[in-house]
Amino acid sequence: MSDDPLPTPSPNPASDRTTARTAAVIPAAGRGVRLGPGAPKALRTLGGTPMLVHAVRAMADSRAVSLVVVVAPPDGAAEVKSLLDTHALPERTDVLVVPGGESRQESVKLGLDALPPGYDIVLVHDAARPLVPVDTVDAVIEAVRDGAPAVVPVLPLSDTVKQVEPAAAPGGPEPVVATPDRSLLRAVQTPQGFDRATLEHAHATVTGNVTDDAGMVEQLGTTVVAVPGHEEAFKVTRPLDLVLAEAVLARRRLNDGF
Ligand SMILES: Nc1ccn([C@@H]2O[C@H](COP(=O)(O)OP(=O)(O)OP(=O)(O)O)[C@@H](O)[C@H]2O)c(=O)n1
Ligand SMILES: C[C@](O)(CO)[C@H](O)COP(=O)(O)O
Repeated sequence: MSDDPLPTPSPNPASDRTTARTAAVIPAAGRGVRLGPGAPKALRTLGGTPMLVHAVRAMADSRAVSLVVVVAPPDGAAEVKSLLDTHALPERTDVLVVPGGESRQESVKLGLDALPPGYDIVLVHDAARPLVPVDTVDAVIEAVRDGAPAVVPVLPLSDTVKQVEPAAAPGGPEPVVATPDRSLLRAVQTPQGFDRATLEHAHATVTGNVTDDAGMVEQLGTTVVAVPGHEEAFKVTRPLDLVLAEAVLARRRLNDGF
């Protein structure tokens, strides 16, 4: 963490948050290196539709979300804007597109900087989690409205987890040093939901590589709470995840009758 030049703000009172407007920031500027060569990950298709469009619709499906800020690949904001213009979204949802940065953290910060006043609850949602169900989005918003300054959707782990030390040589065996109690561990998803002042303060203050936004808020000593996530909110990271995502989407379309 850097020297803190700014006082930690008090989160907006929970009473004000019951009626607060909600915006979603979608970091979509990643390359998708682990997915393999091709277009930037957010622009690759799922059921014929770009992953990013699925993610924007997933946020817009929540009646509470009235603005979505998409953080596009740094040189791709114009392309992303015209892509979104050609896909139907609910009329009640405004969409802004801004160019992203070198890291996820930087991209989220650029999205936050573009947020107009008047949105006091902010969701941050990976474009790479295109299939999050609306009930999960609403549960996160509800928990922020109920007074939590930061909320993460989580799942219990299904594998036993080992803590290791680095291998003596690259690719060599890694000594196991501990087996943490898995009943107290959770895998963290998005959307993560925040009182806006809390999230902006974290992004203005915390430096170093933090892999999620709630982790930055934790570093300020602010309480983060977990609510149940959903197995369909998984992140498309590696090629097998794309296979799973196509299957989930096909099942949904079958269930919806088209
Ligand atoms: N400079 C970056 C890096 C990541 N992201 C976004 O952060 C989310 C989660 O990141 P991840 O799944 O790790 O995506 P990539 O960084 O694209 O993946 P990889 O590490 O495999 O390249 C994605 O929606 C991604 O587009 C971003 O907006 N800006
Ligand atoms: C934010 C996140 O999706 C929560 O699980 C995750 O930390 C992103 O990490 P990545 O390394 O950028 O995939």
